[in-house]
Amino acid sequence: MFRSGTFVAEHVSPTTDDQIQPNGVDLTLDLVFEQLEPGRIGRDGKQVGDRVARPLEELEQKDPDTYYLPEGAYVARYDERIRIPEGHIGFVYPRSSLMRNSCMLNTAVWDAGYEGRGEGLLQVHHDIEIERGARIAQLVLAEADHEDVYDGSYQRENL
Ligand SMILES: O=c1ccn([C@H]2C[C@H](O)[C@@H](COP(=O)(O)OP(=O)(O)OP(=O)(O)O)O2)c(=O)[nH]1
Repeated sequence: MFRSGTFVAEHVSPTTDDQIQPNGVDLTLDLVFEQLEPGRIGRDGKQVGDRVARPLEELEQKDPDTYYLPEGAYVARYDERIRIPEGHIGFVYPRSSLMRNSCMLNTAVWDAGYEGRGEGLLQVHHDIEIERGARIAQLVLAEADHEDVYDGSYQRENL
């Protein structure tokens, strides 16, 4: 069973009332990164390639707190600290307005016991402006059986 937005909000901080949706909690954009170097996925390990934070727009006539993103693939970091409670699994979906603007957020599984400020793959198929702090995604939680809790390399990332 998927939990209510009010339940999800107990595991996401900070949250304001307008982030709480019927079935989940909206996540906001903190930083956008561009990958510079190749990563590696091996049989026994992995490495995330070097990346650089994309500068916020600095042109005088434009809003200095806005990302102006040309077509491409970026890594977006969410501003909220997320904790996936035991007995649950998390999924993040893009905000539909992002998708309707020809952009997409690709995501993976959020494991029971994980805590941190996570990231998603922001695919920009048409230039877009995204303000820092704008809502871009939604976290939902479903009840799930598991034996262990998350103890991987991303535990407590970006806290
Ligand atoms: O879109 C997502 C999906 C998951 N996570 C977080 C929560 C998840 O619990 C953690 C680890 O994900 P995963 O288990 O897929 O990572 P891995 O590549 O297998 O690395 P490790 O074995 O170190 O966990 O990353 C994100 O930040 N973004």
